[in-house]
Amino acid sequence: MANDIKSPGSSVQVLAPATVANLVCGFDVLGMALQQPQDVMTVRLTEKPGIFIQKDDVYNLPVEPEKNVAGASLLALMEEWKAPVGFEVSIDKRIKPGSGLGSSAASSAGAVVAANHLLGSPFTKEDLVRFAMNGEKVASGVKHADNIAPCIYGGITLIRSIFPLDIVQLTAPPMYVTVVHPQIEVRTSDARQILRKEVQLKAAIKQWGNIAGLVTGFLKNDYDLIGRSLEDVIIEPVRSILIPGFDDVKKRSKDAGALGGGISGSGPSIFMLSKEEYVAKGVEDVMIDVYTRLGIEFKTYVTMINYEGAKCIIS
Ligand SMILES: Nc1ncnc2c1ncn2[C@@H]1O[C@H](COP(=O)(O)OP(=O)(O)O)[C@@H](O)[C@H]1O
Ligand SMILES: N[C@@H](CCOP(=O)(O)O)C(=O)O
Repeated sequence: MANDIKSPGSSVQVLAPATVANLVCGFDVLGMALQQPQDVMTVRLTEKPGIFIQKDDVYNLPVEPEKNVAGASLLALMEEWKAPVGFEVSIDKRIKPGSGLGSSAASSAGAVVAANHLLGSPFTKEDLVRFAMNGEKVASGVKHADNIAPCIYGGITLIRSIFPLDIVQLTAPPMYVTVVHPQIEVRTSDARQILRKEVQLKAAIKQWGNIAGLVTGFLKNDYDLIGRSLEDVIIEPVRSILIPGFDDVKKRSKDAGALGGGISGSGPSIFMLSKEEYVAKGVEDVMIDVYTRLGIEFKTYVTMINYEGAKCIIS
């Protein structure tokens, strides 16, 4: 519902969650928001029109509005707002760029959610997804919404189409998500370039069976069907080569009782879904063991689905 625009100098903090795109078989169409990790962004309305991105000392992200995904998303929003307006943006980046956990989407989505709040909520969630997709274009060269939509809506989303935008929110049974983020960077743009442009019909048939099975499993709370459908015969065989330890993590996590899982987004993070918390923690032990043996630095999270999406903290 639309409210009054806030006065210059007003600011708002936003928590923008990490997201797992693709959910194994649903390349560019499925995504899920996580409770952890989250970026913390502060956006302030300025007297002076324009976009002013504060420099971050950790990742050295670009401060030019058109090169920072937050700025690119705000530019799209400002084009539709039409009246002159200014935003100052600072990002406490807790989701490492190039993680496969929707770092770019969190900044894109967080920026427009905050701006919309400061402008009195004139835009719908679907509008915000549309604006934030411009940030993804900057990060990966392509507008995709499978991180942005769950980041803004929360939960699990299906992007039935991006032109025109058609977002379907899915329900799912309670599930624990275990994530390992090996501390190597895989840029989404690079991980997209290595993909083959053509798909064999045989592989496509298997893949759409799995996508339909996964969505049905979510909607029917059918854990076995979810587990059977977490299979990717098109993207994973190509991308998993970039992730040391991938096959080991996947096989041993399933042996430990996980329903299944795979590459988170374009990697290098790997996620596994479990029905029970103790299994999710056992899966974390597997991940710790694999990466400790490999001598690769890593971070792990045992978390759950975030049903709120990017949220303004009103003080
Ligand atoms: N605010 C931002 N947050 C994260 N990445 C950004 C931001 N602005 C620009 N980028 C660029 O986007 C790329 C990271 O996006 P991407 O490769 O999609 O990572 P992720 O998989 O973590 O989303 C990097 O090249 C980074 O410099
Ligand atoms: N569908 C995209 C998702 C990229 O997610 P990210 O978290 O790696 O940015 C892809 O697989 O390329």
